[in-house]
Amino acid sequence: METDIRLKNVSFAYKKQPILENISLIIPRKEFACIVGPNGGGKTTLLKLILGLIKPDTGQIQVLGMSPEKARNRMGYMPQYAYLDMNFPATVLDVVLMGCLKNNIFWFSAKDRSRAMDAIDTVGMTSFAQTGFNALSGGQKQRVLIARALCSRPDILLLDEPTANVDHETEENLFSILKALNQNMTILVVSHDLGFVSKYVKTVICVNRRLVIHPTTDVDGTMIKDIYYGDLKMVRHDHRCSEEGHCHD
Ligand SMILES: Nc1ncnc2c1ncn2[C@@H]1O[C@H](COP(=O)(O)OP(=O)(O)OP(=O)(O)O)[C@@H](O)[C@H]1O
Repeated sequence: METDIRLKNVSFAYKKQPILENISLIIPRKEFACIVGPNGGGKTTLLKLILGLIKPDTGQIQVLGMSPEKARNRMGYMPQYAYLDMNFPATVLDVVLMGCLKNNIFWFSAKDRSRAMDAIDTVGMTSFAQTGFNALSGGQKQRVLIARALCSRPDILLLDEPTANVDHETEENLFSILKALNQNMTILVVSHDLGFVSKYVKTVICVNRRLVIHPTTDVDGTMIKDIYYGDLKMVRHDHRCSEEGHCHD
């Protein structure tokens, strides 16, 4: 089985504050995994390491067989919605085109525009292409942001809380779009709603400074409680993890 993402003994600290410790992880091609864990557990930090936006203090990361920096243009990233500043007049097409930005140069080819329209179509927003982004509902905005991450036709899609602040029906709709996309790409999604996403994802990655992997069949109320409120060492799991496996004491 081809491996898309490989982390080996990765640790990362902000200043001297340890955030992730000795993380080893293998994500195979066409995986659909959900990263869960408590606030501040290190989920976004893990995505940023995979994207090469920050560098590990120790350990190695490979994405598609190369460094995260080199692989970055083959990854699509949807950051946490709450952190996006969209207070400027931009159409849906403008926002999606930003996903095709190369080296921060605001020039788009006909090919970029056609890819952007394809991405907009994939998320079912074609009739809104010329609508102002700010005029959309929360769920429609999230769909457009997924399209933006898809614009560069990535092999790997990383989404940070793509369904935050949307209702259950919209969430279901967004996850069925992701499920269809998973036919052709590897998807890593951070979500708080583990109970809901477990019916869509194949693997659950629990991050709370350390990391444990579970097949979704293991996901139940006790596990959710343990992840969010308990000590990770209490979580029972059948793990599929690094070549060496992992331990948490
Ligand atoms: N740029 C930064 N400088 C210093 N500390 C940071 C920085 N970014 C994040 N942190 C800290 O790192 C820790 C992990 O943050 P991270 O955003 O990875 O957590 P998370 O699991 O994604 O949390 P949430 O569920 O709240 O989004 C937190 O304690 C946070 O305060």
